[in-house]
Amino acid sequence: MREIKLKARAKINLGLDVVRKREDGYHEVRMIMQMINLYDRITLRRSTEPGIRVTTNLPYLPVNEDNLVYRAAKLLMEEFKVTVGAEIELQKYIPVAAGMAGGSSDAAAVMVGVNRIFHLGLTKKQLMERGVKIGADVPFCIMRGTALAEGIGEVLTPLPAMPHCSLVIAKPKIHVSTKFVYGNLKASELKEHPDIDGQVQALREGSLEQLVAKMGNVLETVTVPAYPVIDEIKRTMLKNDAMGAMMSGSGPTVFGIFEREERAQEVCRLLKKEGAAKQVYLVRQ
Ligand SMILES: C[C@@](CO)(OP(=O)(O)O)[C@H](O)COP(=O)(O)OP(=O)(O)OC[C@H]1O[C@@H](n2ccc(N)nc2=O)[C@H](O)[C@@H]1O
Ligand SMILES: Nc1ncnc2c1ncn2[C@@H]1O[C@H](COP(=O)(O)OP(=O)(O)O)[C@@H](O)[C@H]1O
Repeated sequence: MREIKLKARAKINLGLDVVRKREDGYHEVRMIMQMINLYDRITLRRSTEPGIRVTTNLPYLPVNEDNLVYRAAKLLMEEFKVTVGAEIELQKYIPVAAGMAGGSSDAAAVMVGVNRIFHLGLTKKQLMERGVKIGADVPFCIMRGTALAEGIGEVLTPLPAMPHCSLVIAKPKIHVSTKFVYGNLKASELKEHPDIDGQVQALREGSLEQLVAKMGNVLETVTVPAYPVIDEIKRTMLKNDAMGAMMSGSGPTVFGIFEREERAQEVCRLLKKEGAAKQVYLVRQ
């Protein structure tokens, strides 16, 4: 096999709580992670010329070691002393710096691909153990599906998928750095915490109503005051029949959950017309 085509899917956080700040600066979290059907496309090729070469359709993304796909390939190729080369063609569709784990998912897909194309023989669990060195969300992106994520995001318990619904994904014209958001979070002063255990139960019972009723993201306390446009998008969704609307991860992407696809389509049209969101997608779950 000389070439593999991979899909790297985005995630949303249906619930995100921070338990405490650790000594090393990282935060202990409890999150409900849901992979969604919005993806980047990656083509991975073996090449006789040694080294890693990255190309991408987004001119502002790095193609050197600063790109997570480069780091993912390097991590495995160095450990297993792969002497031939790898070419990585990355087509981005997932909004960048958006709270949707785009870079982490690209890295996860490349790890899976490198393992296959160079016959490294690593299990999923072994890939996940290595993935956390690239980013806290990478193990989940290797596992995929739906999960409770604890620790710094790498301790995963698989859960049933969220019940069928339509999702509107809306990313405003701003980029938000995860480091900035965690860096400005006052973890010990949080007044409200989302009911993550309640969401786990709702998923196990297959109740979309209960899942939505218990949604909450403590990182909104940092990102929303800094970027009021997030609240604007949430309000537009809620005024137009969204069962719930929340920021994903560190933001600024907002997702809205709709029972009826026609309403979700109308909200997409409205958000595009109003201009608050730059990238708007309708995703069926
Ligand atoms: C907030 C979340 C929610 O899923 O996602 P995004 O908004 O980035 O998509 C994650 O916790 C983000 O995970 P990820 O983006 O992989 O984080 P990393 O690259 O490992 O870390 C980026 C920076 O975020 C902070 N960080 C990250 C994870 C964590 N549990 N505690 C932290 O404090 C650290 O300051 C770190 O330097
Ligand atoms: N493959 C990649 N896709 C997107 N961003 C990347 C990638 N590799 C490195 N980056 C850098 O990582 C930053 C965060 O990207 P991203 O993973 O999209 O954010 P988030 O974790 O909020 O979902 C970007 O600003 C970008 O410069």
